[in-house]
Amino acid sequence: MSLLELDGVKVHFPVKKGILFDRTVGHVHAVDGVSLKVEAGQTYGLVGESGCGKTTLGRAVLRLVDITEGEVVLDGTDLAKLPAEEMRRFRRRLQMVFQDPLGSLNPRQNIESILTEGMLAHGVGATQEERREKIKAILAKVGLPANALSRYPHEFSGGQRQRIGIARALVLEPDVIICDEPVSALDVSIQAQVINLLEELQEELGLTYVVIAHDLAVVRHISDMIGVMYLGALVEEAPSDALYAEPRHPYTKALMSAVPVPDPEVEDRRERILLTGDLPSPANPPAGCRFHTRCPWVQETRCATERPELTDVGDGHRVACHFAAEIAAGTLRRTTGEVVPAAREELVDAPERAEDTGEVTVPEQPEPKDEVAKADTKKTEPESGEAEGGPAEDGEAESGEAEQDGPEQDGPEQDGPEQDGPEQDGPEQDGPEQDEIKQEADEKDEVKKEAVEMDEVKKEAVEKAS
Ligand SMILES: Nc1ncnc2c1ncn2[C@@H]1O[C@H](COP(=O)(O)OP(=O)(O)OP(=O)(O)O)[C@@H](O)[C@H]1O
Repeated sequence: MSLLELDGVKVHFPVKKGILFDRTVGHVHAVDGVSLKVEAGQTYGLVGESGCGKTTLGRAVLRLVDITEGEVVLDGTDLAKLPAEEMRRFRRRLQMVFQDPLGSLNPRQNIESILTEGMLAHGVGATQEERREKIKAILAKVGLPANALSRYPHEFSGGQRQRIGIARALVLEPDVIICDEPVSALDVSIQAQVINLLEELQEELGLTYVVIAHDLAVVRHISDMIGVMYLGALVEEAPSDALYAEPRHPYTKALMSAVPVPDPEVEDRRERILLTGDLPSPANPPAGCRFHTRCPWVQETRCATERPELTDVGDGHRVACHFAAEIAAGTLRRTTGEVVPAAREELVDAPERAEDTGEVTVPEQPEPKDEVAKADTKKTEPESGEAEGGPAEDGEAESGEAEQDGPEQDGPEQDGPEQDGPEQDGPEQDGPEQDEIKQEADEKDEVKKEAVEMDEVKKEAVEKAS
């Protein structure tokens, strides 16, 4: 028998309406018939998109929410039917590590007080001294100094606070720890440390974990068995490696297709299955297969009318899909959804990036135009073509546009960052056309000067006459 067994667990939250009479007008089917087994000393990873019921299922195991239907059997005892008082005693054996380490620690209590609270409630440790020694030993195990005892949660970093959360669970010597998104609130650099710590503690203390996460990489790393949830139910369950090697349910396939692969060759071939539509409301879940409204392989028969059972397809791999075998064999065509190369976004971005790297010589164009405008002269040939930013300006371009548009312009000399430098505005770039423009401008200046001088001469003459 497994250490923890869930059988047909349902958690339906009533939807109430009205102020005086509080009528129940419906139910949110947050968890809708989950059966799974967690073996002692192993880790069960629970994944699925936000709102699929992962947290509610974890809380149901601890009886932090009422279980509508089903059994939660810990070591042979059905917790779902235990009277509240007895359940309190069992709760020591089931602990939870929460996603938000700061929010789950009382800011007004120091660490010793936080860790002692649970020990007192469950009668762990005969004296304060004994409890303090135990806490110190656990703090050392989770990598915190003994002087942490007198400090407060805000004095610690996010990763350290999560270690305190883990210590709080450990001091009660639980059999099973439910870790609800244990690293998703932490910096990426800290996440691996906390995951490694959980693994070390499991090895040392023989702990059993249920790890709830939306991050497939986190779950894969730490889990022996993985369950994929969709809209309150498991759609697939398999040993970690098998699930990642060959996902069988269309939803799992779509989830996995979104995960980048470190091997560049595989990554180049990777295709992304894009699901259409949002997660349906758990207050009004679709009939038949819950996933059929978004399934790329949805069929006219069965999918919309018949709810598929989680069925063993061999080696402990269970799938809830009427057509899993046909999909795996490749005999069933996709009917909806879109499959795109994972690199498509990059392809779409390519022209922009080409400009950024200077392959398209856009940035160089406005500057000569401005000069032309300032010089107030008629626009010359380069304005209409790429020649403006290219070697056509280097004085040899008078032989014609054909040369200006030639392959030389696309050569590596033009693509380098040198083109963006101030050298381009220097006199070396001025071709004969530019010289003509300058000459004309100079001539105009001369004319203006002469006109001003003439005005002054005239003024003097008028003054003398008067
Ligand atoms: N106390 C409650 N009353 C009514 N509905 C609830 C309650 N708690 C959760 N729900 C609903 O149950 C569904 C499942 O919620 P749950 O938090 O378990 O999902 P989740 O997969 O853990 O998502 P997340 O990763 O965002 O926490 C959601 O639609 C949620 O709105």
